[in-house]
Amino acid sequence: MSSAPFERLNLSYFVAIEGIDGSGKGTQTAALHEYFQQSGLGTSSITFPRYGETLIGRQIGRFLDGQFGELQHLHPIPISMMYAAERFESRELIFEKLNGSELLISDRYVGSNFAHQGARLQGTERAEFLEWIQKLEYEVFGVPRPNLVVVLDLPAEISAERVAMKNARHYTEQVTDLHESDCDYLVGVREVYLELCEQNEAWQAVSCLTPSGEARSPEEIQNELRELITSRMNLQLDSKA
Ligand SMILES: Nc1ncnc2c1ncn2[C@@H]1O[C@H](COP(=O)(O)OP(=O)(O)O)[C@@H](O)[C@H]1O
Ligand SMILES: Cc1cn([C@H]2C[C@H](O)[C@@H](COP(=O)(O)OP(=O)(O)O)O2)c(=O)[nH]c1=O
Repeated sequence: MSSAPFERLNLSYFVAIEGIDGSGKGTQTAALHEYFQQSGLGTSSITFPRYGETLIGRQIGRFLDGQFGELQHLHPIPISMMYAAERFESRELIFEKLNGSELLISDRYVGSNFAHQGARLQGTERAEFLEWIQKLEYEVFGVPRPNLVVVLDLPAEISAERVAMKNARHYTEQVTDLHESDCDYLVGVREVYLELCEQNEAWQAVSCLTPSGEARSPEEIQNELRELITSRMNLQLDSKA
């Protein structure tokens, strides 16, 4: 029974791809979408923030461009509310995609608020923040919970090199945005992501490095992600794609 204006009608599977900036989320999401679609599974994807596509996304772009001030002067609560409100603005679209496909892959989702904003608080304040943001997003704003959250795990120093290789972003003319330019902060974000993977069964870390510290190729990581999602969904795919 549900009186919610949006609900999940079928048993679509919802995967969120998380990780610090430059960890490969965009690359892997696009490849997963193509692979599962070609394997015959109705697949959709979405990316957060949606920047120019939403009213709130434009303000997120201004925040990341530094137009609202330095990161240390901005408390994570109002910042996280901007991101949460953007997902609320996108709720109809998220449900449309979930109901219209068998698999939805989101490049960043609520987990980005947990890790990127939670990393700026410590101890009890962080624990209370994590509890608050999950209530705000899943209960008050009513966005759906993912079935699986995959964290692409990469040390912050390597991610900084990869961010520098990214194409120019339309919301900032700077090479790095407000979050990306602070390496110590990204070290903390990575730690929160890894803690969340240890604490939650639905969260799974996938290392972007080999055990000896070499970079794994995008294809190797892609194969691990395909296997992970296929086994979690209990799928028997004809894997010619
Ligand atoms: N496994 C990998 N090894 C080396 N470079 C990679 C790998 N995965 C992605 N990249 C490159 O790193 C940069 C950031 O990747 P991207 O997918 O945009 O990350 P994100 O979406 O997490 O910010 C891009 O230039 C991409 O081509
Ligand atoms: C979606 C989301 C992102 N973020 C942060 C993570 C990133 O540092 C930043 C922007 O996302 P990002 O994926 O880095 O955008 P782009 O690849 O175009 O630079 O916003 C949050 O703090 N909370 C959220 O809910």
